[in-house]
Formats: sequence, structure tokens, C-alpha cells
Amino acid sequence: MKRTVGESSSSSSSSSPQATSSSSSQATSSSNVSAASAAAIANSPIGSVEFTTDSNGLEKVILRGPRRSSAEVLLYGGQVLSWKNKLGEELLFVSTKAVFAPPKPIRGGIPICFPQFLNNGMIERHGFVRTRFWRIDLDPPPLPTAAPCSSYIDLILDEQDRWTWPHKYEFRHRVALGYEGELRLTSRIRNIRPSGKPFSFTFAYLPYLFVSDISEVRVEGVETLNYLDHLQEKERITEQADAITFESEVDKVYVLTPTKIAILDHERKKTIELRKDGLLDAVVWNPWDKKAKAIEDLGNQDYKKMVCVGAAAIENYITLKPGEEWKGRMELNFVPSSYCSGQLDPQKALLGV
Ligand SMILES: O=P(O)(O)OC[C@H]1O[C@H](O)[C@H](O)[C@@H](O)[C@@H]1O
Repeated sequence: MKRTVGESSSSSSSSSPQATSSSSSQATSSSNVSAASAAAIANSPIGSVEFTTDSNGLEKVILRGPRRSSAEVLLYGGQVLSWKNKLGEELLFVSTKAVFAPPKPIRGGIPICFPQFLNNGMIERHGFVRTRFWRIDLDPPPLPTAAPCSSYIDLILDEQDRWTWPHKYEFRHRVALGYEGELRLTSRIRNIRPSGKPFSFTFAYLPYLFVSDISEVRVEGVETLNYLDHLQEKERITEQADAITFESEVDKVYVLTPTKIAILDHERKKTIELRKDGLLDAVVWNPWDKKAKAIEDLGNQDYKKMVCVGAAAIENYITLKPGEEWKGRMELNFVPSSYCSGQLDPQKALLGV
């Protein structure tokens, strides 16, 4: 079975009318988007959404920013795989040995871990969402708090398979590109069994951020916090470093983190600012050289060019009673290199000052 974001998918490379009519404020007026009109949409002052199908029959969606901006987000089968800023620079990493053969998870972009993180549960590692087939959400309930954006797409996952996970859920996911090129992910999960038991889950966005040289990278905003060290059987440890740097394998889940975290890439003179809501924890991972060699779909040297820092809810399970909905949000923003440390004092960030 192929991975698709459309309810039906063609093997041609034309745009998907169905997807077009459902997914974007900019493209809704057209019932069928030819290559020419897709190009016209891409040039409009507001953003656009384009749909193509690759030679493997996997559907690609490209969210574009406003005219003259090169900001864009590429989704492959529903997973964000590429995010470019307004200068057209790539901010996400994809492994040089990534395998694009569903249901194998793609090593790169932004996989979603749900309803479990790693092997902390009864089902497959990191849960089933990263290997599933999203559909375009034709009728998403409004997202009243959503910030204005230049383009977006709504996806839904609601397959019930009692052997995999015996719960009735709806997972709605919006991917949006802001006017400044920021990438916003909003996930809404609902327990849709009218009378039944609550269910519990953990959740993580796992962005593979592209960096120029991992030894020149610093993560700010989690210093002095507690973390669960996955290299030491999840032992709870208090961070002593002023900022997180990388000199060996790191695999940590920081708990009760502030709403802002910064990833500074000195060599590339770039900072990614991560903002989050509804997700108290943060994953920080780099496999370093030995682990990288052991990971089949990761190139031996790839660890130098990536770091995973993502918003998560791992330490405490989220529980939904029938009818209840949970919402989590992560925004990634590219900020100028003048971004200076000290802005992310955890206390200030927690208090929102
Ligand atoms: O290899 P994967 O299943 O994709 O997991 C990749 C990584 O995900 C998270 O960052 C975990 O904390 C790591 O322990 C894990 O190695």
C-alpha cells in the first residue's frame, strides 16, 4: 500500500483537484489546478499549495510563502520533509540513506511519535503515525487560535485497527507556513468512542534540524532543567551545563521545559527558535559516530549535519475521556544570527515575560 495524503491519488504528476479544493484558503476557488495555474498561484502575493505525485505514486504537497519569498514546506506522504526559509535555505535534514518505501519510516524531516515514544508501550517503536497514510482533512473543525499564515494543509488520520491500538481516535494535523516563513504544526487528538474507556498516550514531534557542524551547535532554554537520560535507562538528572553542546551521543528528554527553546548554529550563523504549546517536554538527540554507523538508514557522517530537538509530552501520559480533545503545537522559526543568548532564561520563558 502506498502512502498518500489524498483520498485518491493519481500516478501522473498533475495537481490533485480533490486536495486542492480541500486544503488551502488560496487554492479553494479552483476545482482543478493545471501546471500553469499552479504556477500562477505560486506567484500570487499570498501563498499557495501545490500537489504532485512522484514516480513511486507518493503524493507530495508544497506549501509556498508569499510572492518573492522562497519560503516553502514540502510534505511527502503527509510527513514534513523539507522547510526552506525566505532565502530558500533548507532548515531540515534528511538522511543520505533515507528509504522512501512505506511503511518504513523516513529518516529525516519531522516524524511524529504517537501514541508512544520509543519502546515505552505495547506497540511499534515511536508508534504507528510515522508510518501511516494521512488523508487530507476535508472538513476540519475551526482552529480559532491559529495565527495568520500564507498557506496551510489539514490532514487526518483515523484508521481503527484494534490489533495495533484498540482505541477510536481522530488525529487532525495542520501544517502551516507563516508570512515570515515560520513552520507551524498543530495536532489535535480526540477520543471519539461515545461511551467507552479513556485512552492515554505520549507524543513527540521529532524534527531533524539541518546544522552545518554539530560540534558548533548549542541548544539554549533547557539549562538547569531535569532530563530523562535515555543513555542511562531514563535516569532523571539535572542539567548542569550552561547550554547544551554536542561532543558525543546525546539522547535526552528534558521535562517541564519552557515554551521557547533555541538551536544556535554558529558556523552557519543561524538560529532556529522553537516555540511550543501543550507539550511540556523536549527531546534532544544526536546519535554521534558509533550509533550513526549502527543505524541502517543513516549515513556514517550524517550525524555531523543534524540534531533532533522537538516538542513532546513524554514524562506524563495525556489521557482523553470519550469526547475529549487534546491539542499540541510546535512552531519553528528562523531568526537572524544576531540572536543572543540570555533571551531564553527558563524562568522568564515559563512565566511568559
Ligand atoms: O531510530 P528511530 O526509531 O527513528 O529513533 C530515533 C531516535 O528518536 C528519539 O530521538 C529517541 O530519543 C532516540 O533514542 C532514537 O534513537
